[in-house]
Amino acid sequence: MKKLLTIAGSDCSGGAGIQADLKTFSAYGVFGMSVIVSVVAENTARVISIQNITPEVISDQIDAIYEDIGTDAVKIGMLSDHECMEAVGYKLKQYRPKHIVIDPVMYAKNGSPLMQQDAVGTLIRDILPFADVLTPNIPEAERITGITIESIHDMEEAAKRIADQGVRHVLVKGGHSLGDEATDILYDGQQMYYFTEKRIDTLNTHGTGCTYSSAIAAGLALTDNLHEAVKQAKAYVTTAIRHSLHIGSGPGPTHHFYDLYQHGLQRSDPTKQI
Ligand SMILES: Nc1ncnc2c1ncn2[C@@H]1O[C@H](COP(=O)(O)OP(=O)(O)OP(=O)(O)O)[C@@H](O)[C@H]1O
Ligand SMILES: Cc1ncc(CO)c(N)n1
Repeated sequence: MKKLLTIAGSDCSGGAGIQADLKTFSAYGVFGMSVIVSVVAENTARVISIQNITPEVISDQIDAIYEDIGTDAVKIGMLSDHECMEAVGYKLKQYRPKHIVIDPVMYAKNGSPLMQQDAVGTLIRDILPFADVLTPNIPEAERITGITIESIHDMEEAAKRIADQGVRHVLVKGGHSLGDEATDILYDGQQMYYFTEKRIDTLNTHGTGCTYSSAIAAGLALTDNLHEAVKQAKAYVTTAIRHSLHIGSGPGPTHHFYDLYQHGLQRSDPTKQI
């Protein structure tokens, strides 16, 4: 049984964060564990408050995992401030887990900030170097690089600049772009690879990024192959968006039914050469 850990924030409304990650792990049939970094009082429409867990308790949770069970892959999501980042970075250095997928969460789908504005430097310096793959959406890639992204070419440029900062694989997600297709670009420092699906006409995309990065982590643990993991995860997240729920007054959540992973695998190949 593959063992997956998510280090992230808790979304009490169940669509994103730790909750989306654990649902994804279950659908993949792997064993899910969680280190909670922040408790976020949020729903589809707004973020009401954020309570960060103390660095000591974040560290204790990570110790609890590694002194006992260990992991086959780790997904890292919301890290809201310098202290959380430093605590997580310190433990990653200590335990050096295999397969680290980092989703550099900065905002919720409804636009609410989830990371302190001035923490981006710490994120780049202390956290990004641990990523085997980093999965920024367009606003996050803009924030990390300082460039404006309006085209596939701009996404490629952002991927290159992030790779130049020492990130091994960068997957710039196109969920926030306009157009008929949702294309994500994977860059390995040498070549670009494209993962494309038809854009689904829905507002219910709360938690898509969390779902995608967790699916990639689970796929890495299962296959040891990043391209295969991204291909399967793209099929998984697309199916989860197709079945997303129109609940709440803001962007509704993706839905993870129990055989979604198998269901996603039967879909056509999302890999496309542009
Ligand atoms: N309407 C859509 N139809 C199809 N695929 C989509 C749609 N919206 C997003 N995606 C895909 O979902 C995945 C997640 O990308 P997205 O850019 O939405 O992440 P995100 O903004 O980090 O999500 P969140 O912050 O809500 O967790 C990507 O593969 C993206 O292409
Ligand atoms: C806790 C948490 N993590 C990530 C996101 C991004 O979707 C969110 N809305 N909430």
